[in-house]
Amino acid sequence: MSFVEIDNLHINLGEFRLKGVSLSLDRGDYLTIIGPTGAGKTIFLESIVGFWRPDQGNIVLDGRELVNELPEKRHIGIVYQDYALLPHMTVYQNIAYGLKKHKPGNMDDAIRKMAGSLHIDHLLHRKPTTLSGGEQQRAALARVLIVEPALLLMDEPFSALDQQTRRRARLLLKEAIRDQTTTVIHITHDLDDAWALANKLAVFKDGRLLQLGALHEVFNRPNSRFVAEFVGTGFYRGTVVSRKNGSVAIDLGGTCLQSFDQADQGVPVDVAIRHEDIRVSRNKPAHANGFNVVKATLKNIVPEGSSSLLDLQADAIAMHALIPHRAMHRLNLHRGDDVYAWIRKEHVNIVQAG
Ligand SMILES: Nc1ncnc2c1ncn2[C@@H]1O[C@H](COP(=O)(O)OP(=O)(O)OP(=O)(O)O)[C@@H](O)[C@H]1O
Repeated sequence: MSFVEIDNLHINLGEFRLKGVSLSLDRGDYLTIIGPTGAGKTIFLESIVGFWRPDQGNIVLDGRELVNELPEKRHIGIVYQDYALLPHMTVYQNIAYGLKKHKPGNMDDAIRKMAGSLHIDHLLHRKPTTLSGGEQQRAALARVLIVEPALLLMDEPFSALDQQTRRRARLLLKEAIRDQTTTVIHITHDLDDAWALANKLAVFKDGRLLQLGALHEVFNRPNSRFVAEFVGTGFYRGTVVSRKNGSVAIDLGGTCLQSFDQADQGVPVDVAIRHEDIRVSRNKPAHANGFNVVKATLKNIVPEGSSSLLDLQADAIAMHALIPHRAMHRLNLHRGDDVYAWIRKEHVNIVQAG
């Protein structure tokens, strides 16, 4: 049995329902949950803590059934976006507050060690209202981590922090949980949280879990167009037209791509390609072994962080390529240019056949 087993969880809140969510996690797994607003991510997390009683289904943690257990007996820590520190207590007292209930005795060493690992040891005498957002979030993390929860739940813990503070908070969190083999479920709207912290990713929509898998699996092989669009992966419908030498040729509306994945000739398939796995050049390459090379027109350029998203039209299909600004600058691309898109055969993933 897995460390966390959630089976067919149903919760009916009238206007919103969680519909048969099942998942299992191993000890030490770090799961990030993503999904559009109102998908039920928070309700799901709160049902594990014990705020909502399921109408149906089971939650088992380390072999213990939780559904009938009081929230305070579940040994689960939760960290929110708004920190939830006790304002009349110092940081030290806030951290001690959680620990007192779990491990009475000499707590001072443990508090100072945890504060040190999250770089808030110089703030222990301060009240939460005098701290920056990043400092408050680290204090909130310390308060929860110090009791070494069997399961750590986090609901958008970094969303109020600026990019740089967020990066630092991620690193410190990673460091702080390394020794504890903490199992984590972390809701986020920032895919960088998933890349930096998680080994697993789940996508929720309308009260349902659409996909759960290893991080690279969900990004590279989304199981639906919705998941693909949510994680920034291209999703194309095609038909297998031939098979030879261990690869298949797939016709995507006039554009033919080869893949090392297998499917029968004549079968309709969905194909997933990560936007960053499409390279772009101005000239047709002389040697393109192992690559699919597709002639396309550049329809639009959308700057996105440190990259640009290129809308490419190749015959009947619209593709997206994510190109770092450095490469964009070198290529000197403009809307309307004719370009070549290169895609390695191993980056053409058949995700569904039939
Ligand atoms: N107590 C409640 N009674 C009825 N409906 C509720 C209750 N609490 C939340 N909801 C509804 O349940 C739905 C799911 O809410 P939830 O907070 O889980 O979404 P979410 O996926 O976490 O969204 P976000 O990304 O915006 O935080 C929403 O439509 C919300 O309005």
